[in-house]
Amino acid sequence: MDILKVLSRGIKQNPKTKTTTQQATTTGSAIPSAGAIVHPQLFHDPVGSILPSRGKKRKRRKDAVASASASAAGDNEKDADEDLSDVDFFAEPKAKKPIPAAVRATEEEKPKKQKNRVLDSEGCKGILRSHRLKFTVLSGLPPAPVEDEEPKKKKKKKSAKAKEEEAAKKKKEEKKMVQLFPQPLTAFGQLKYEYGLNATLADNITRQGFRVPTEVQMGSLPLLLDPKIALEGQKLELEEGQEGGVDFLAVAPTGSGKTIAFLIPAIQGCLRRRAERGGEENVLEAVVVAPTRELATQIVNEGRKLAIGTGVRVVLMKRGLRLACEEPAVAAKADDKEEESSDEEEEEPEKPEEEVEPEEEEESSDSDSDSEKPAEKKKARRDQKDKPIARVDILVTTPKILLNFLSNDGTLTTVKKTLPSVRSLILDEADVLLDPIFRKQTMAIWRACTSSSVSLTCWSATMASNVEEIVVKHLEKRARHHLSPRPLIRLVVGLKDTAVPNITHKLIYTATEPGKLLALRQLLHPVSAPDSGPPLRPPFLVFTQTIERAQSLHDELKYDIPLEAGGSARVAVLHSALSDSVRSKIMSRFRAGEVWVLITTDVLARGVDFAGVNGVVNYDVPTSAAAYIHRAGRTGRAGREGGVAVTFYTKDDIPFVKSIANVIATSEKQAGKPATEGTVQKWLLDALPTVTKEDKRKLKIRGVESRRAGGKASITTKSSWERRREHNRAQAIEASKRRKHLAKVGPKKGEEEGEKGDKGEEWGGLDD
Ligand SMILES: Nc1ncnc2c1ncn2[C@@H]1O[C@H](COP(=O)(O)OP(=O)(O)OP(=O)(O)O)[C@@H](O)[C@H]1O
Repeated sequence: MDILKVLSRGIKQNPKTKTTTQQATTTGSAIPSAGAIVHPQLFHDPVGSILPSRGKKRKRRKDAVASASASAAGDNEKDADEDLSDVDFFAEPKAKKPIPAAVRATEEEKPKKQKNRVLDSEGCKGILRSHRLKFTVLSGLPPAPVEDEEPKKKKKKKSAKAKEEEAAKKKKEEKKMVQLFPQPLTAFGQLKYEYGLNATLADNITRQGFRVPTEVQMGSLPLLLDPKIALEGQKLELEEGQEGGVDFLAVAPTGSGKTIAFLIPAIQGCLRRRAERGGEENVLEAVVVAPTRELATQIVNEGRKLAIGTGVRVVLMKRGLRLACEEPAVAAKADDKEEESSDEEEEEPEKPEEEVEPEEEEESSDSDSDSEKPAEKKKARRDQKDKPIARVDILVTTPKILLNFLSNDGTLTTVKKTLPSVRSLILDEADVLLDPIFRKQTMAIWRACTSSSVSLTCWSATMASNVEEIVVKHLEKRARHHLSPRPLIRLVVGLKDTAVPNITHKLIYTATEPGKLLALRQLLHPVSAPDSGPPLRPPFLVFTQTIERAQSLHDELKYDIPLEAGGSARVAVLHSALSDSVRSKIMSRFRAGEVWVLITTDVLARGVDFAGVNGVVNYDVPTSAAAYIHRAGRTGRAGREGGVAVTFYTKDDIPFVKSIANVIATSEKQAGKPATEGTVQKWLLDALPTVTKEDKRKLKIRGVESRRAGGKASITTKSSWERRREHNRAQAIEASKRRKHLAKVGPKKGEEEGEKGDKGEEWGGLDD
């Protein structure tokens, strides 16, 4: 197993070697660490119709055999899969025999510079449906006629029936929402010839080995690069001079390539406006916000690979970095006040203990900002003013560190500087950035982007409807202050919110916590003898609920791997209480394949891409369905097959397992697995208790209560009886020492008999 090679993301494929699919299938090792991308697209359903040719309508034929996916990107993908090393994306088509219109319509690459070849609406529908892409306009359409006020009054007294009615109404409204069928991107080659993508950027995409666009790229790239072309013939008319086109919200499975889907338009936007300005200077055009430092660093690396040779600088926000900004934010003050006050009305954030981390401080851990004296702080600020402005086009940041810069005083409440040059704000893992944990910080950054033409794009594998509502509300508010509103378009790939379809899911019940540790050891066993086969091959990630549990699980497992196989160096732990430098070292070791088992918390649950991770173990049950989706999605990246997600649950977890079991059932349904063969049988689903909304909320914030403190907070194989015995023994030793000490020196002044007696009573004696 060559895990050393496959863990890093974006490995450049040697064009001379035939690896990938062939290797994986011939060795029978279709697992992520085998390096194979069988197919980066998750869905390619037959739609039962031959696609019509571009620009020409054709009647649907019921008996048509060709599936849209096969005819769209599929044929070319098949070729690519058969012999990736020989693919020449810019070559003339080899086939001499006439190519069916359906295939022609979606051919991978053509050297002819044929601009604006648009598919007719049936053609678009066919491809979009076969890839399960659904576009809906969430806002920005002409306002619908206002209904009478009565329903508002009724809202106050909400009975269960009223709630049901409201939900049904919402569903109805959703159905009524305007659906769009924009032009899909069926091959990366189209970007250059049809959407005017910068040639160097286009080459960088090819050079990275991306051959077939994933679904989310297929749907989003045309719309974000040139909405006019993408929306040709659609119900949505973009107003003249509406720079930035559309606001966009994408919900697509984990590992489906959302990062390059937002980076390509961001880089292209920088290049386009640079050309318009006629200068070479770097102007801060785009800000990408991500919830954790690990994810932000990864986005920077991806961005830099795409921007090679373009002159676009993708930079990670650091403490002390000076950005081009406006200060004081006179113009933004009025807006700030109004919007801030409305943010305050929103629910006060409660912090989950070790959810997606509410974030880091500075680059090096040797300076402690809290301990800095005011004079030193002033000096640091003066020094910063003297620093030159950083040359940045695309800034990637976590919310807090950018807000530290914008608020100037470390309070993170008032934005004192603005970023007027920013034209694109990108929220990666938008649902968590707009969750109460980060909401105020994210909103403050959004307010700091004062340009009237700033576009917002939100990306995640999960997006609750309340998050969409927040986006809609704030976009409408901004539109009141600025120019004409832009439409907000939502793209959903697959089923909204619910699935990780391309991996195997396992739910394992153990009655007790020590039983769980034993079960994990059984999974780990193949680590010490990598060829002993299933069930789980390294490398894999193990998720726990809290930092304390991650740490103690690490203590338990670190000597499980024999010295000859690398010993304790093969097991590592990563959580937000570690310094940035330690965290990044562990990340590098894991990517390099030196670490086989990485024990962590939800800090690595989102966004982080380790291409060759074979499995995910939810040692502690995830605290929500969304958390499950993101954790499980660390394996099976880019359509890789053979990934496994194992979830342990104990008695304490039973009340919360249903939402996870539902995700598993939906994932398997999407993957086409018959219900009878599913991981979660219907009787189990029916038997599991349904969790109330309030309990779900509590669980999301606090996790399973019993694991937060006391015996179950730490992880050990010892039974509770053994632990109690150990505890008592320790107490007995301490009490004996105390007695000896007292016998020597006598009672301390003021130490009363009663007190001693009380202390003595704490010790319950040995149980045996
Ligand atoms: N068109 C493509 N073909 C093959 N691989 C791709 C393609 N696009 C992206 N990838 C690869 O897929 C992997 C996952 O991409 P990415 O991290 O962007 O996923 P994501 O959708 O952001 O996932 P998550 O929701 O977990 O954040 C990366 O290793 C990336 O290089």
